[in-house]
Amino acid sequence: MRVAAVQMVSGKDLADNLDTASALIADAAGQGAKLVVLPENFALFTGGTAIAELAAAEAENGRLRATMAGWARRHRIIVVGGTIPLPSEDGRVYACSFVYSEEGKELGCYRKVHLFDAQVGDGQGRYCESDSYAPGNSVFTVPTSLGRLGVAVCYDMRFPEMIRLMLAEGMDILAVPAAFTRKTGWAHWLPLLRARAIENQVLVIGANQGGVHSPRRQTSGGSVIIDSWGTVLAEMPLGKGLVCAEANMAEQAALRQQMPVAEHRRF
Ligand SMILES: O=C(O)CNC(=O)[C@H](CS)NC(=O)CCC(=O)C(=O)O
Repeated sequence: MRVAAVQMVSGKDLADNLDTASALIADAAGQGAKLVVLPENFALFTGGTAIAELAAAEAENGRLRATMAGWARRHRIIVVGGTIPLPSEDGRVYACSFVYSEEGKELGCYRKVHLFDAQVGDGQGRYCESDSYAPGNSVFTVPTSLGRLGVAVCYDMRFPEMIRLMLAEGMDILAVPAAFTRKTGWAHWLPLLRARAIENQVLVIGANQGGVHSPRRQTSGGSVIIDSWGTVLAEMPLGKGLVCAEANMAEQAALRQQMPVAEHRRF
């Protein structure tokens, strides 16, 4: 089965970002992909109040969700909708990752759990995602026509205990929408994702932002598809584009039989 990750350099222009996502999803479907993952904040990448405004509008009119459902239905492809903001109860927003079936049905939503409040020494002071985002509180996996799909977002990748909980739910495929910083991403993105693929014996699809979003904000790109053996099946550098690869789920099932790490866990 073919799967794909969309990489973007999203900016402040919503219509522009949606056009890019739409074209790249059409490409993915044209290349035979049955599942496509969008990056974190694909629709709007900006600091400040615009995110809260988008969240309020989305709660009101559901336009982004309808758009994503339409992409899925039109192209008969499972869509992992990166993240979009929706209002939380405390005035902040949740980073929500909606999943759509190939019929355009909303299968569920993951809310980013680990928020990026960190200093990475890239000259930008401190990232403080929790100023504007509220954390989700549970892991998310959902059955799809291709297997059980789990979603974790960006900074979540540094918390392998969370991915283990998803494995315990029977996860076969891990989708990772992200917006890794240039500095941390170049050092950590690929090894983190390969480790999660190897230790959990899952197909990992990492869709990252990759470029210069503003004078102060650069992301690391390197969107990637990694099989359950840890082999990098497809990878791209910076810029907007698509990675697409053929994943062999029978091989994954055989590997899990031959080396049943999930059963060998003692902690
Ligand atoms: O704020 C936005 O517009 C979009 N969201 C992000 O960029 C998020 C929160 S600041 N980025 C990360 O989680 C990076 C994690 C990371 O880079 C690491 O773990 O090293």
